[in-house]
Amino acid sequence: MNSSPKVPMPTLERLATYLRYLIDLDASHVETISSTDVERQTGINAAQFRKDLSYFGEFGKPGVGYNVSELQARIARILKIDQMQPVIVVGAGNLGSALIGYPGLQEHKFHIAAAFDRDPAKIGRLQNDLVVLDESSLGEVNAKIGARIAILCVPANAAQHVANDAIAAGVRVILNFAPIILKVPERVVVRNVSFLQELAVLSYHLSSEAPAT
Ligand SMILES: NC(=O)c1ccc[n+]([C@@H]2O[C@H](COP(=O)([O-])OP(=O)(O)OC[C@H]3O[C@@H](n4cnc5c(N)ncnc54)[C@H](O)[C@@H]3O)[C@@H](O)[C@H]2O)c1
Repeated sequence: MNSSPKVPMPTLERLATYLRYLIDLDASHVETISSTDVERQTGINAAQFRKDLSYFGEFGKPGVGYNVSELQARIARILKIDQMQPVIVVGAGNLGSALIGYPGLQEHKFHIAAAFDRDPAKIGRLQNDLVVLDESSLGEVNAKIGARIAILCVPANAAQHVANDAIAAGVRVILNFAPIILKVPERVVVRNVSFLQELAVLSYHLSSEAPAT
């Protein structure tokens, strides 16, 4: 990824949380905030917030706080979501279709530029202004789009093959919904999303075996 290699992943995850909060504040015309405000609203410790920002230089003014729109713009730049990012979706089934129709992606500057499937019944179908394309054309299509982000919504047994195609087509980061660990070159970053894993962890907290907190 382009961010400095010494920036820990949890810091990047928290930056995305700060950004969501700042976008809401900006929309409510709040001009300045303190790190204590951030702690109150996000639940992330004020010292942690300052440490997360310190990876990227100087922010805020002592005794004044942080200018909301400036901080929002800087974090968006750090996360490379200050301008529209083209994204490709592979697999236009239940999950892929839901993502294609999800307006929140566009609001966060992720533009689904193309969707692919390999099922002849889906190829050529219109979904939310996008015509689903044949997966075999992914390389050719992405040469024009230049997407570096792919969202994989295919079954586990298709995911590695699809990931290989996407990487060969210039994709550098993959959001993978398939329940499989992908093998990718070191330069490629994969984030796995597993609803079932999240539910299993939550379910553990219901069990009588979980220590009381
Ligand atoms: N639906 C959910 O709520 C959910 C939740 C968590 C994880 N997942 C995972 O996400 C993935 C997608 O789930 P889903 O429910 O959308 O499945 P789905 O069967 O509805 O859709 C999968 C799509 O992938 C397409 N596909 C298969 N092989 C392909 C290939 N080689 N190239 C391009 N497209 C191909 C299929 O034609 C189909 O349209 C699965 O791996 C699933 O385990 C789904």
